[in-house]
Amino acid sequence: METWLKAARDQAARLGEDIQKQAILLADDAGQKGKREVTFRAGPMGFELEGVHVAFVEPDGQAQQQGVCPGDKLISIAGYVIPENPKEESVKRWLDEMIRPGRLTFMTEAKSGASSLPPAVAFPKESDGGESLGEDGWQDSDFAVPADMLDDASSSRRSPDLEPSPEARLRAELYAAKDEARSLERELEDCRAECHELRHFAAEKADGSLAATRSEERLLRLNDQVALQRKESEELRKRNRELQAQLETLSSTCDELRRESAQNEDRAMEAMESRSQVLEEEEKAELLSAIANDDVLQMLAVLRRADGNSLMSSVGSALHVATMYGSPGCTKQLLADRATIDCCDKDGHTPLHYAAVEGDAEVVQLLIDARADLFFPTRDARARLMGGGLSIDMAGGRTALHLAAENGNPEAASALVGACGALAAVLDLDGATAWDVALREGAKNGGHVSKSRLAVAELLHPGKAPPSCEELRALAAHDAAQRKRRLDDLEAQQKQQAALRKEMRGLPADHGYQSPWPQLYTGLDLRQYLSPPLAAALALPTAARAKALQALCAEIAPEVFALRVFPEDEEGLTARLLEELTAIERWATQSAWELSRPNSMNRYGLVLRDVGLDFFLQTLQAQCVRPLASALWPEKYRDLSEVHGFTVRYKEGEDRLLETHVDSSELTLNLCLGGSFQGGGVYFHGHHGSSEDPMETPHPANCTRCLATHCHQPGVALLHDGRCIHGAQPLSAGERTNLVLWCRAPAALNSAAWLGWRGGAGQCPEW
Ligand SMILES: O=C(O)CCC(=O)C(=O)O
Ligand SMILES: [Fe+2]
Repeated sequence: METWLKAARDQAARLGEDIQKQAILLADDAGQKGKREVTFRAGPMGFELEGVHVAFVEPDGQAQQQGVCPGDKLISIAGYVIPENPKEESVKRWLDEMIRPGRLTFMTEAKSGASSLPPAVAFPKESDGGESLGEDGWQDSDFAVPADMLDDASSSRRSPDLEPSPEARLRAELYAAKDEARSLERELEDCRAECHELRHFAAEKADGSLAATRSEERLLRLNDQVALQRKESEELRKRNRELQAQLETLSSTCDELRRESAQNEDRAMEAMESRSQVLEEEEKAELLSAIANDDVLQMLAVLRRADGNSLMSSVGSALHVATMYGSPGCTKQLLADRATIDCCDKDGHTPLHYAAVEGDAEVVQLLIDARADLFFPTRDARARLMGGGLSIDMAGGRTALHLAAENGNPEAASALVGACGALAAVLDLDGATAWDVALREGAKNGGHVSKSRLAVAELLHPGKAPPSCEELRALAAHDAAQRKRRLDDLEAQQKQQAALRKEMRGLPADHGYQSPWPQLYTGLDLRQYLSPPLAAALALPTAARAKALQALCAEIAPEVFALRVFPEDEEGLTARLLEELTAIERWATQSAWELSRPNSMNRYGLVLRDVGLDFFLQTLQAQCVRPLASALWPEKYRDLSEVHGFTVRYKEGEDRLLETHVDSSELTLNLCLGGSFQGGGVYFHGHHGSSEDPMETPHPANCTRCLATHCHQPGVALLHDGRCIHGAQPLSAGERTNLVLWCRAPAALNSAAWLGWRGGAGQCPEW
């Protein structure tokens, strides 16, 4: 069978070759009879088919250039005959698949029909399915025969007596297989492309999901890290808080230690100062006692240990003391030791002046012999006693002779005129000679001129009759009035100069002082520090305000009120103000900045204006004192614009008490700033009107005149009429600082006139 098949195949192959040759010959022959072969290069062919007929020829396309015309019939593609009625897509596909350059065979329609020749080979017919297949699996129409073998192509393409040759069959089989292979290849290609796309897509997906997984993992890791860091930062924060708390404790301990050390330093300084003061005081007392007893050896012993002049600086030199005590032995020794003869003490007195006052003729003579200046004049001076309440004016321009006459010392006067007779004619600043002074001074207190003064007068002008006592008194009063005018002018001038000097000097802040609380000097809203009930009452409209303020004040004695102004608060205004004052005082000591004393009675504390606290002072006066004054005394104080603000401090070693007095004010606000203390209450006797109250000094422990005593508390103030008689009891322990505002109308009476007006002696501090 195989041999048969092989033989059949071989025969078929030979037959096929023959047919092919024959077909080519026939085709060539047919070409000359209306067939046309056109070769197409790559690119558009330039025609469109409808079925197998050319429907449209593109102008200038390949087809037109080669003479293809609409209506031409395509009969073969690359030498393969197109079967009858092929599917249009198949023809198109065959055309597409033709390898270029490729040959197409067209038949001009006019020449088509019977004359058309079959091409050398035929395409297999496009099959619609298997139903029309013949026995051998091929349809008859699958095969074409060369056209010249047919009489009429339209009648049948297949000659009835021509069986499809085995060669044609094989060829057809081959082409069918090729065709299928091609379509399979295309499918494969499509599959491959799809596969590629899918793979790509899958890769992308995989990449995406990998990236997503990685991001997720990273996210988780980051979350873990964040949680860890959060935990760590929470711990750090906690630790930080702990450290902060520790730091705060440490810094407050530090502050306390610093405060303590500053206090200790202050205390140590004070102790040293007071120790050296004690030593000085002891030496001074020893020197004074030696000179008073005219104990020359003892005096020399002390002077060998210490500088006598500096010891005696408060009273003058050692020679001043020796002449004051009338000690000839010591005077002689000091003169022999070349003591300065004409030196002045703080009041402008020389040793000769004192000798003349004391009247020791021997001492006066020693000084005359030592060539003391006999013409050295005194100067106008005002001595203030009793806290400034009492003043004594002393005439300037007086020589030692005037002083000997004034004090009725005939021996001293005799020694002086004996030394220089011209002294008798010298006039003092009142225009009085020593003779005038001897008589007028003697008469001025209402009594008779003493014998000793008369003796001096007689010595100076023998036989000259003195004027009557009344005349002398009038002359003395005239002298005193002149002197007072001179001294008032001098005092006013000195005050003015002192104020100017202060102004020119500037404030501590101009000299490097840095306040811990600068707003205190510039822009403090006082209301936010006031005790809430007071702040609320002050905020009310005028009519309601007076009542509310009255309700907050306790009248502890007539015209003496107590009220809480600031809360008792460690961070509050009073405590901070106290801190500020301490800082200023410390700075002043370190910078040798002179702080003036608050008034002529209190020695410790400071004047607010001097340190730049004017603003605070005015605010307190305007926002607190004025509304309170008009609520408590609606008619009394119309003008309180002149204000003296100062602080006073009491403690052991400084001022411990304040003697009974009236203030140099019409209205006083006395606010306790703080400190820790015992005792030191303020007592009130009653109003200035009672002239029977002698302002007994010292204030008796069991005083029957006291109407009330106020115990100070930080933040609580007293508001009282300045002319109420009052004083501060001794502090028994600790330290107390108060802020005092003296308010009065401008040019109100000065303190002496104050006292004069209440008709008696007593104390009144000056400012
Ligand atoms: O509180 C003080 O120490 C001074 C009392 C006083 O003199 C006053 O209130 O005017
Ligand atoms: Fe007072």
